[in-house]
Amino acid sequence: MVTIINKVLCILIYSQEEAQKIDEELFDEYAFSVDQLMELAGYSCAIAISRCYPRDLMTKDNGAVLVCCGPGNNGGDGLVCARHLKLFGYKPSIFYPKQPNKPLFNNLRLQCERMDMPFLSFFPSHPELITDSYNLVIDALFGFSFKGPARPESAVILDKLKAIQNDVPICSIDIPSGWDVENGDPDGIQPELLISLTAPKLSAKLFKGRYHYLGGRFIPKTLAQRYNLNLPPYPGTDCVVELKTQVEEPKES
Ligand SMILES: NC(=O)C1=CN([C@@H]2O[C@H](COP(=O)(O)OP(=O)(O)OC[C@H]3O[C@@H](n4cnc5c(N)ncnc54)[C@H](O)[C@@H]3O)[C@@H](O)[C@H]2O)[C@H](O)CC1
Ligand SMILES: [K+]
Repeated sequence: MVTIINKVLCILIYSQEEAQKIDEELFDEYAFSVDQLMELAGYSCAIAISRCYPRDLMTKDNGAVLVCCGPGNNGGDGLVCARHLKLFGYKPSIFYPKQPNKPLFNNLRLQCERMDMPFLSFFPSHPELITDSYNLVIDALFGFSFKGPARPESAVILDKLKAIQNDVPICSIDIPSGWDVENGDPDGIQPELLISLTAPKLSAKLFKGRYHYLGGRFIPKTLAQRYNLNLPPYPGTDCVVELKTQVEEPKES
């Protein structure tokens, strides 16, 4: 385990296995359903994005943003986030190449379709098609269950994101996609905003972007205590908190 110093307190950050265990416990012991937590996770991402990239300051095409969604729950967070961004006045388009045929994901997709969000059939072929059209790219391709290396069809998309990241900010949900959950990837995508959900994962110590937020304010106190999740206080009723991070090297324990 490693600590992140958040000015006033240390936040423990977690291995892939620990993150998955907390996730399982939320479902099995605390009786949450995936869609409940996904709604809160995706909503908190939309809030963090609107804080960092206010709609009113966006210059391209009525607040156009591209949301890239993967096949797992990270992709589901992306669809929820897109829906809330739309309600906040942004103009999301969605790239969702691998859609699981499950009621949860079918419903999330349908909600977005009914709210007039276009789904792209192909990832834009030229970088300019992204940089000219979108103010922001939201990366909801992979989260804490990713095991590298990326399979070829995903590697192509990640390479395309890397090609535009200096021209359009990337915002990653939970983990920069393609990064090893614990060891990161110095050659991988480098988002400008990272929204860690529940608690930062080990690779967050390698995040060099501009903004790091914690979201997903749904952890019961007893669970936080059992895992020693020394979560920072969320201000008031906010569902996100910005982490001003300095990172400490792993300690022997
Ligand atoms: N407790 C919480 O914090 C919550 C977090 N949520 C979000 O859920 C993801 C984790 O979701 P999960 O479904 O377990 O997995 P992923 O989305 O990370 O991806 C699985 C998906 O990816 C494919 N895959 C894995 N490795 C590769 C690879 N090398 N190449 C290509 N494809 C790969 C795999 O086959 C699966 O299809 C967490 O990060 C949060 O964002 C929940 O929303 C709620 C609670
Ligand atoms: K991601």
